[in-house]
Amino acid sequence: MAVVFRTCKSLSKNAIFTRGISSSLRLHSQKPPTPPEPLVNVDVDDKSGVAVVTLNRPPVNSLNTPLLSELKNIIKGLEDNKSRGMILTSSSETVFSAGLDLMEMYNAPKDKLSAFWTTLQSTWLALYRSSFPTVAAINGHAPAGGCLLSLSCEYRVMVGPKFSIGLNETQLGIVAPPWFVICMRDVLGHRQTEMALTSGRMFSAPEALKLGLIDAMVTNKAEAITEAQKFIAQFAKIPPLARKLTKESVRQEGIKYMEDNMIDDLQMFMDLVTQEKIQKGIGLYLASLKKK
Ligand SMILES: CCCCC/C=C\C/C=C\CC/C=C/CC(=O)SCCNC(=O)CCNC(=O)[C@H](O)C(C)(C)COP(=O)(O)OP(=O)(O)OC[C@H]1O[C@@H](n2cnc3c(N)ncnc32)[C@H](O)[C@@H]1OP(=O)(O)O
Repeated sequence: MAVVFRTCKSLSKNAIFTRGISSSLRLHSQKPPTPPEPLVNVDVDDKSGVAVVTLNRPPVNSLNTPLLSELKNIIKGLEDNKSRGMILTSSSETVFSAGLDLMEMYNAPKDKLSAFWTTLQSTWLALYRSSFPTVAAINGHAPAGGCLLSLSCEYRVMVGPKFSIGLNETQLGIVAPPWFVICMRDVLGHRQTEMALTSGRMFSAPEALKLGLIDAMVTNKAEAITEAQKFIAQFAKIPPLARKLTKESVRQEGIKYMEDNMIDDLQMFMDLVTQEKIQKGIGLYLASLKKK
């Protein structure tokens, strides 16, 4: 496996000022500080051209603006490099992604809230319409936004039986936007989507497999990656342009919705999430998570 590009910026300073006993400023040279871990890692297999993209924001890969931005840049980089496929997974052993970072939506200034949502929209669109085959190797819990990322891929392999997946927004008192609904309907059909979304139900991996919310269940991450590679290998002989145009055609409802409604969708989000009772609900939910 070769690392093609990293999205972290290395720190250039290799000296710091410290205040001594006499309060004078002295310069001490020291080793360059270790650069921060990237929020998303990408490794491309030289032979197959398939990228493993790993969400890496401990403890639960909650999706904040910087992570989403890195993910979007990576997807764009893969597009530019005519990638043969992408496997999305997590560096955590128990959580694929806890969904949107609730801290981004709680008591946030309007400009930050708006930047967060528009970054989510564009990252989702880049993933959903990507020209290359995409597989989610779901190696942990995948509630809400974690489920959305999985549904936006073409194939889902999940480690089971103990992890769960679903769009649980209604349980939090929030509403899954229309493009979340389209993603689930793409996979489950109208009836099952209505049942799942109105109840905000989370499904265990075996339940998700039975329903068709995931395509395969395996027992560990290595197996999930192998299954994902097998899925992508099927396309080796399919002309990439024909595949890309067909995928766009099948997914045109979601693509068109986002292209035509970005601003209205942002407005709906801002109107809903800034309501006092929604803010109160998010605050209580966050407190309950921290109390666990
Ligand atoms: C028709 C008109 C429609 C209009 C609609 C328009 C707009 C819609 C408006 C809004 C829609 C917004 C959509 C939101 C989708 C989302 O993704 S919301 C996020 C939902 N996520 C969840 O419910 C998951 C919550 N987390 C968990 O269940 C668990 O954490 C876990 C994932 C199962 C993992 O459990 P584990 O025991 O391993 O970890 P902890 O629970 O102890 O968590 C560790 C640490 O992390 C914090 N945390 C967890 N999840 C989040 C999160 N999503 N955001 C921020 N922080 C999170 C947790 O609080 C702990 O913190 P610590 O105690 O400080 O360490």
